Amino acid sequence: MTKLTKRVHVAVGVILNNNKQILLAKRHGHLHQGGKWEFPGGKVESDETVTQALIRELKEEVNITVNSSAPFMDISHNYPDKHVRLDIHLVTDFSGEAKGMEQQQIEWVSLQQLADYDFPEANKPILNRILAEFEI
Ligand SMILES: Nc1nc2c([nH]c(=O)n2[C@H]2C[C@H](O)[C@@H](COP(=O)(O)OP(=O)(O)OP(=O)(O)O)O2)c(=O)[nH]1
Ligand SMILES: [Mg+2]
Repeated sequence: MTKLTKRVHVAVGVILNNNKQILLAKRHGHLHQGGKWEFPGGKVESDETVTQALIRELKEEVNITVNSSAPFMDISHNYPDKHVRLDIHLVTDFSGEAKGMEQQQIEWVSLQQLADYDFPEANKPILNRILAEFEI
């Protein structure tokens, strides 16, 4: 019997504030990659663009209103149980105070501290790129 692996297209925001901190959220334990820290975001629905999904998800998850965003990285990663395409966007122009709208833990983390957090495997290249791009 053939088993079709679940595939998801995810809009992901690397939200950078004026203090050079990045917003992280902790995934709830019962979710895929639960307990790990992530950049906020979620699945792109069939009727929306990646930008629309990014705006919707960041508002829903962390109360951030995106004013503009720029493509940062596009990563496809195969977990044993799920294939993800992470469409990562850099968000420096936003408003609103970050809040964990789904009772998840959130933190503004300095570039120096970023490497101390436990991220999903797919995030390794994102981390490297952030550290290279914003030099620390
Ligand atoms: N938002 C986000 N998702 C990530 C990151 N890294 C990473 O591997 N992912 C994966 C975890 C999930 O499989 C998927 C995100 O989709 P989601 O937030 O809508 O996932 P979910 O767990 O609610 O999924 P589901 O059960 O509803 O299918 O992408 C990241 O940095 N941010
Ligand atoms: Mg999500």
